[in-house]
Amino acid sequence: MPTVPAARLMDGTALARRTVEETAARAAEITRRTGTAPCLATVLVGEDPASVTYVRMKRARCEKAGIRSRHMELPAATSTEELVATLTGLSQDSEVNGILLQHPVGPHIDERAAFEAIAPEKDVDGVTMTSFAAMSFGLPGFESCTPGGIMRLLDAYDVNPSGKRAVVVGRSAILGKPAGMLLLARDATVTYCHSRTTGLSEIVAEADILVAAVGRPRFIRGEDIKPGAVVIDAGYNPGNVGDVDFDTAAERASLITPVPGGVGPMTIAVLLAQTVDAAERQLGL
Ligand SMILES: NC(=O)C1=CN([C@@H]2O[C@H](COP(=O)(O)OP(=O)(O)OC[C@H]3O[C@@H](n4cnc5c(N)ncnc54)[C@H](OP(=O)(O)O)[C@@H]3O)[C@@H](O)[C@H]2O)C=CC1
Ligand SMILES: Nc1nc(=O)c2c([nH]1)NC[C@@H]1CN(c3ccc(C(=O)N[C@@H](CCC(=O)O)C(=O)O)cc3)C=[N+]21
Repeated sequence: MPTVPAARLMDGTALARRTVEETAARAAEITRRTGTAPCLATVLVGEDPASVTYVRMKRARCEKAGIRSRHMELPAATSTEELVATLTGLSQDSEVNGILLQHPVGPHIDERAAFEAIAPEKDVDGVTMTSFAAMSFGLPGFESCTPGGIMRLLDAYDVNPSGKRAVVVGRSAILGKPAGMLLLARDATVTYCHSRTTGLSEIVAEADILVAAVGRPRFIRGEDIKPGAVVIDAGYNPGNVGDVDFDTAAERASLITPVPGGVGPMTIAVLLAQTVDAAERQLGL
């Protein structure tokens, strides 16, 4: 038996490094011209350990790129009104260029109302309805960071979505749904799957481009993947395990993202790039 050629890896760590280097150069130029570095406000509600870690990673990456971060920690018991007031204040604060509200906030908070309190010109995480509409219509605006990172990975590996069958498993507001809209804006034929989908395996088997955004470790198996497909694993589960069963999927895919080292680093790279975009626009540079 000849050995099946293994899929080529889509190296998110390397692409993110290049993206962050470009961003850092732009941030340095802003600092040189205005005397002040771009600033990202990060807002964390409660003490969920995973969220604490993600926000710490994002702030550390900002610092390395020459972007200031202003961190606000609110108690888990914060009300929707208090969170909205905090975000409205940051939206009006001329020292703040971008705002990140770490998802998820507690179940007693109206997360949509909180996201909508972020001024669209500071929505560098791409979570507002305004940003979603821009993504859906293929208009300029801030992209949801993980979907934006996925599109940059596809571009870097010369995967043109036009005319391809794209299947997105997951439809969350910050990941699955905008990922499908960005693929549609680039002329893919998009199918969404979710927890009520029947016949998932048959749908996954049609995908030329598969985006897994489910939140279940190794949920997508290699046997369901069309030979030659491009497999994007956006999952990030405890133990650094993706939503795709990497070893079996890599036997079939032509290109595949590893976890870690695929989509995750790109998410943060897009956040930083969009923070500098926001600062440039606000300063008229
Ligand atoms: N790398 C990164 O930067 C990021 C990674 N992630 C990771 O991506 C994954 C998804 O995150 P997120 O979108 O926030 O998660 P959510 O829990 O918000 O959404 C999960 C989605 O998967 C769907 N789903 C659940 N079970 C099934 C099933 N059995 N079959 C098909 N679909 C199913 C749900 O369907 P329904 O809508 O019907 O409930 C829902 O749309 C997680 O592993 C998360 O850690 C998330 C954000 C950023
Ligand atoms: N409003 C909001 N926006 C988000 O973008 C957002 C969020 N809420 N809530 C939680 C998820 C999770 N998330 C990750 C970011 C980077 C990595 C990442 O860089 N992972 C590295 C590994 C890092 C490590 O573990 O050391 C990798 O995959 O290689 C993972 C996950 C963003 N999220």
